[in-house]
Amino acid sequence: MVRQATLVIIGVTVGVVLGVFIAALIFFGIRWYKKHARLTLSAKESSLTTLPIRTNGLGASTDFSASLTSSISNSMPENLPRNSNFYWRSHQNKDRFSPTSGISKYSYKEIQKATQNFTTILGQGSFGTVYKATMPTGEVVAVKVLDSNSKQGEKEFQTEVLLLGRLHHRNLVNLVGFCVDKGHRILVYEFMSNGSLSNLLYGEVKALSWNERLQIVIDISHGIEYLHEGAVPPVIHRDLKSANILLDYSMRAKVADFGLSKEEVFDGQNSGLKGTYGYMDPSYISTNTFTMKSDIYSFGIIIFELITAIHPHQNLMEYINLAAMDHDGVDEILDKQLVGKCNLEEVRQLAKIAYKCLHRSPRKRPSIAEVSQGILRIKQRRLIKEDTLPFAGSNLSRALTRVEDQQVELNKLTSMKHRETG
Ligand SMILES: Nc1ncnc2c1ncn2[C@@H]1O[C@H](COP(=O)(O)OP(=O)(O)OP(=O)(O)O)[C@@H](O)[C@H]1O
Repeated sequence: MVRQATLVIIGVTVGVVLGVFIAALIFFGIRWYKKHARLTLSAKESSLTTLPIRTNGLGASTDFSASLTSSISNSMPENLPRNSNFYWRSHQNKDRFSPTSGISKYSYKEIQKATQNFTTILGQGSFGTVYKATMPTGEVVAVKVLDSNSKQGEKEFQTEVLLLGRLHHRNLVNLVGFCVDKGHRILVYEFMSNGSLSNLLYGEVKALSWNERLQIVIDISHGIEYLHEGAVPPVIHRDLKSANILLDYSMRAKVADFGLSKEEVFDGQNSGLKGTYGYMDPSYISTNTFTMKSDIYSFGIIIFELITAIHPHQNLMEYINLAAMDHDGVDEILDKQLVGKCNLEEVRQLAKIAYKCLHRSPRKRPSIAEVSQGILRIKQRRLIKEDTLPFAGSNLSRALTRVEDQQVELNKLTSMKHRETG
């Protein structure tokens, strides 16, 4: 009897202990699950508020991205939402940018060595001097050393590194690294061995062929298309001009300087307008509102530069307006280097697109996707024509194209060599 009672007590005790144990397990299990669910949710939320600049994000124009686009224009990172990862990271340690997209951080010493103590000057811009540098890996790059007294440059430096280190496209001059070291601010870009489009058009280098110019226009349009319609949130360049179009060893064009649009003195006074005189959308000047269509306007000017080799500071707009009065008016302002060496019908078609880009009303200007399609159609029409030529004629035309292509390749090699030794 006593044994039975003891067994019952033991059984009840074990049952209670087991019950408590199971209840505790359930309790902690539920707590863990809730906590885990909360963490996953907050991770999802924070990834939404992190700048999601990436490729192929078409149509992602949310309120957030729109407000962020305006913060990009108004300089980063102060205008970022406080709960964004960027805000947190950049305020956690102001001197240590997080390499958010795998871009490298260099020390001043490394840059000093790579530029042979800053002796390899490539050019001078309004933000500082640009040097050619060879990194320890053998990679050749261009480094832009920001003037230390430039306050504007400091802000835009942050924009460039935090925001644009995440933009990668074959028609953008990619930022590959940066240096923040003892007050020095340096940006490291991929090296563009054929320099700027403005140097090629107005310098003493060889003339650009019509095919090269058409390809350059196509490349630029793809670069802008990525900024306007591929990047999330969209990016407005604000300073498109031939000096900001750089060419690589194979003469492929890339858009540069998308974080460094500068404040220009306009009408002799500092108006607060950003951009470069001659490329600036007139409606931006009158309304102070910059939109993607203002970039389209600047692109229209660049297209006319390619057709005419006339710089916007040399009354290009007057020539364009004169040419607009006649159907074939553009023939009269064609770069003399192209006379007799290009298909005039293609020139007129391209000019027609450029005129649309310069429409006085921004709303009536085409989107960059429409511009790209229009330009590609010019090339396609040519290919179709070549294919429908009589057999012999087609062969002849292909042979001529091949000779022309070989000539282009030879010129590229010569100019590469020239730049590399120079
Ligand atoms: N990635 C690069 N590769 C090769 N050369 C470059 C590169 N970036 C700039 N350069 C050279 O350095 C020069 C100065 O460039 P930078 O971008 O500083 O000024 P800019 O665009 O000419 O003028 P601004 O600063 O007034 O807009 C360019 O004209 C070009 O020749």
